[in-house]
Amino acid sequence: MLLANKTVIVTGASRGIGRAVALECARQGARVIIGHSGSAQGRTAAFSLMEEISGFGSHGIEVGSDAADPDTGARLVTAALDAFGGVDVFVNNAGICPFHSFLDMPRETYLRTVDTNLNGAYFAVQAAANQMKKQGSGGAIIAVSSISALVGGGMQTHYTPTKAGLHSLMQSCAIALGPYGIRCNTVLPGTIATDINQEDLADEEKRAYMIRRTTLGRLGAPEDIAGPVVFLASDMARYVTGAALLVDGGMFVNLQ
Ligand SMILES: NC(=O)C1=CN([C@@H]2O[C@H](COP(=O)(O)OP(=O)(O)OC[C@H]3O[C@@H](n4cnc5c(N)ncnc54)[C@H](OP(=O)(O)O)[C@@H]3O)[C@@H](O)[C@H]2O)C=CC1
Ligand SMILES: C[C@H](O)[C@@H]1OC(=O)[C@H](O)[C@@H]1O
Repeated sequence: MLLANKTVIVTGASRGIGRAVALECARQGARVIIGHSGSAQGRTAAFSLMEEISGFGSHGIEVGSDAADPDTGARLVTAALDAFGGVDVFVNNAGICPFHSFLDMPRETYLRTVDTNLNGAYFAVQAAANQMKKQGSGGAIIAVSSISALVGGGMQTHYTPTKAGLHSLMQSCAIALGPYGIRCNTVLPGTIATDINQEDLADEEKRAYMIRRTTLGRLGAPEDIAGPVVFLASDMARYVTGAALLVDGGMFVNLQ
């Protein structure tokens, strides 16, 4: 097992990519802190994930706390300490993408997106890193960024800068935290069918276009992202830091 006896925090683990990541970490032997928004729906989903995880002999603890809140990272770390005695891996995954046009972007939508996807993440990574430094045995931090860190989206002008920001944060943290043996990497998913884009991809033309953009001929599934995250979290990637792994079914390179 790649993550035996490790404690992993995954934000946004109640659904979609985060859920698949949390499950695969647990399958690989890790104890998991399941972050979610704290909504009734998030809590119910997190409890069902806890059950699924205990079903194959591992442990999961749910923590509901708004990713936009700068104190959420500390709450997650405290939960990991209380339940499992430390933190070995932090996966920053929680995020939102309320599609909207640029010229009339509501200020509130912009600010909420940046606070949820980037500002909260900054403080959460900081809280996890300080705990890892205190433990003195290194660690791994992985940010779930996006192909959108590299390319634009006309309805995502508030979103793509947060994904570029996460990618850049991991690069700088790889420098800041290398001396403590803490590795920092980014995973950049392409288009993965989850709740975040269910409405957008309900448009058959758009869906077909996004599939055509891949070279593998399909949208991604949350499980497609879990393996790459576990790899980066594990000792298999012990000399990998400051790296960015595009997991997009060939979407980015597919120009002509
Ligand atoms: N799907 C895709 O095509 C791609 C997704 N990504 C990124 O992957 C990440 C996960 O997305 P995906 O799984 O698709 O999305 P989902 O909408 O399926 O899941 C989002 C997760 O984030 C949590 N979340 C949302 N808002 C908050 C908040 N304010 N505080 C705490 N938790 C919150 C949700 O919790 P709750 O259940 O409580 O609401 C849920 O667990 C995001 O960062 C997204 O940008 C990147 C590239 C492509
Ligand atoms: C929500 C989008 O469909 C999804 O998120 C991203 O980061 C990419 O832009 C994907 O297409």
